[in-house]
Amino acid sequence: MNAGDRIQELAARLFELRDAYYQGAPLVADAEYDALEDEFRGLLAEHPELTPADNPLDSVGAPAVLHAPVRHSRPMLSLEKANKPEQVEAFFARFPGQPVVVMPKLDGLSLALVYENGRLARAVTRGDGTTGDDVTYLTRALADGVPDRVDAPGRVEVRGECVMLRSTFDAYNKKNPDKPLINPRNAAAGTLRAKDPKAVEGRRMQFFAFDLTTEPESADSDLDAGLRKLGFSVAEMRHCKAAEEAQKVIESIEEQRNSLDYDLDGAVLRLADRDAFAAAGTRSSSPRGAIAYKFAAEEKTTVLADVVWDVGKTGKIAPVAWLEPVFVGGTTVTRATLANQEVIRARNIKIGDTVLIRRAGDVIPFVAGVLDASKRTGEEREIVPPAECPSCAQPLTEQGNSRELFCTNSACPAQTVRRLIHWSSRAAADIDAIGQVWIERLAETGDLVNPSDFYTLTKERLLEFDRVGEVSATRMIESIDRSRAVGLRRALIGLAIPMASEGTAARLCRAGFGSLEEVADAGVEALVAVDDIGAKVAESLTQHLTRLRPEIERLRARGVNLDVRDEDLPPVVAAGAPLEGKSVVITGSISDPRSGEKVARPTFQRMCEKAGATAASSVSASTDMLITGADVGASKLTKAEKLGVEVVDQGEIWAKLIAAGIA
Ligand SMILES: NC(=O)c1ccc[n+]([C@@H]2O[C@H](COP(=O)([O-])OP(=O)(O)OC[C@H]3O[C@@H](n4cnc5c(N)ncnc54)[C@H](O)[C@@H]3O)[C@@H](O)[C@H]2O)c1
Ligand SMILES: [Zn+2]
Repeated sequence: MNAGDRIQELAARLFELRDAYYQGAPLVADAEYDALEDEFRGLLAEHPELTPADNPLDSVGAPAVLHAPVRHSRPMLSLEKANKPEQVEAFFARFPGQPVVVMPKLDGLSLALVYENGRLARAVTRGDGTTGDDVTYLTRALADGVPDRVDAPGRVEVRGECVMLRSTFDAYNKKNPDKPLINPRNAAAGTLRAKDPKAVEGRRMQFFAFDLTTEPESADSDLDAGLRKLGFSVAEMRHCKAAEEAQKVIESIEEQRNSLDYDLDGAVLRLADRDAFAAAGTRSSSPRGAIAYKFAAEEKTTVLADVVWDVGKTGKIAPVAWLEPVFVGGTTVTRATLANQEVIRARNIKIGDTVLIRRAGDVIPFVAGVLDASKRTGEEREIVPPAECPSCAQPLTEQGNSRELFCTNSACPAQTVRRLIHWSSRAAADIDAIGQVWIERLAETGDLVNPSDFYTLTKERLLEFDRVGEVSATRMIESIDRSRAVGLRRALIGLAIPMASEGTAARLCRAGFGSLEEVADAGVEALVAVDDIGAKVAESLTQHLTRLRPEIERLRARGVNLDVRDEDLPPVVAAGAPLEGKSVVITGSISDPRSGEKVARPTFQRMCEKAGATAASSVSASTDMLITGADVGASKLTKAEKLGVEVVDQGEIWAKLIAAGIA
């Protein structure tokens, strides 16, 4: 195909994809759209004379359709994209001496909030950049971070991104398995532009501001300060004077990406001074005073090759998607979860479909749905849940609204292996010298059925197996021996009691239970009395520990420690302990000044707790001090500074811990 034809073809396709996307029903993942746009841009650069009269790159968004259209006071534009450090340098070079703010590029719905004489007059979507939809009603009803009043005269326009937080999105989908949202961005767009307010009830949104204009002009020309003064939430803006510094901030934003509660698809660089930004002017579809640095995609499409039903340690039979390998969220993904049969039904997923894979945050890759059902060829197959357990062929039971499938045969071989693997895992007994494959073999031969069977294995028995020599047999036995010290908390985790989490185990220890037997004997009433342990968890604990009684006795008889360990108890704090009553946050990498050796964060935290501190994971207004190790992330420091939290180097704390005999 010649360049001219390809350009025509791409232009048409880009218009089609954009239309669908801005209607809230994308046909492809963003990464695929971006690839087409890049190709198009590349071709136009080579053949500027072939630029079509109707150029998709000249337009922004898509026409407003649903509500009363509102014309913007000045266009709401797109952003020029960058993905190389040279482009960041070029940006700084264009504006010598100008301070730049670097901030996350949130992935939601762009909104303009107009205030007249201090009152919110309307909220408008970007639309096609010139005219947007009036979404004031739903914005007022659903968006947090949109004050009704601001303390400023005249006309104030605040632009920003309205997002659905990941936590809200997950909770919503859990609660509504029959009408799942595909991703937080679509959720945000679909919610505020909904025709029927009833249909979107309870979908909370969060607004983060990134742009401000005031008439008459306000004294504050710094964007960040101006927005905060008016009471808006702002995704953290870092002021940078040079490209190198900005590049570091971009990297730190990308690193933080997994731990944030919102989706972001890049970082935005923008002139920090509002007047300078305005003076820089605009191109056809983007301002000159800002660029967007794009990160790797967290969503991609690929083909669902097959679905395999996997038996878990609690007997739950869950559908696992086998995928054509796809690079998403920084790794190649070949497997993803499909949750349960209700989710499959609600998302109308079939084998052979091109599906959207989402790998965002710390969650396991997930099949979010089918974007473009018109791609179907008719060869696709229904996903049929198994009628019996794929491992033991026993009939299954269905539980709950999402109709999860369970094999209730406690002798089920697949469950047995999963439970053994779980017992040996790091969070539980940590039998690190025996890998999965060995556990499977030993389960097949009947040597291992229950966790307690690990403790009857002998070196002689292991040596009877092919490919086990003296050295590895000794290592395996030593590893098993060490795991006898497991203790109450980790034994509880290792027994894989349905609904009981790692947190449950920790809470029981801290609440004063001294042994696994004590927990088993406590009864539901005593268990629900523990903070944060609900009735369902208490019932599950009681029921399963009663069932496991003989196993608990065997573990004891074989020398396994099931008593609470000192490290799982609340620390005993002496009066006058050096950090008494302090709320601390620990950041950076910690090492013992005496040996120079690295110390694990939890170990150091434990010492601080013994010294009377309570530790939190993030800096807030109630934090007393931020204890910093080496290589501290800039974001925590800025936050501490802003909140007036004392920043203390680890050296100072070590000195106190050593003096108090704690370290
Ligand atoms: N999947 C598809 O079919 C499809 C189609 C079209 C577009 N898209 C996606 O949409 C995006 C392109 O849209 P675009 O070029 O109109 O704009 P953009 O969304 O990439 O960039 C501009 C927008 O960024 C947002 N933004 C977030 N944080 C910001 C901040 N701190 N400062 C300034 N703006 C901020 C604003 O809403 C602004 O409108 C791409 O991610 C593209 O992949 C996808
Ligand atoms: Zn089974």
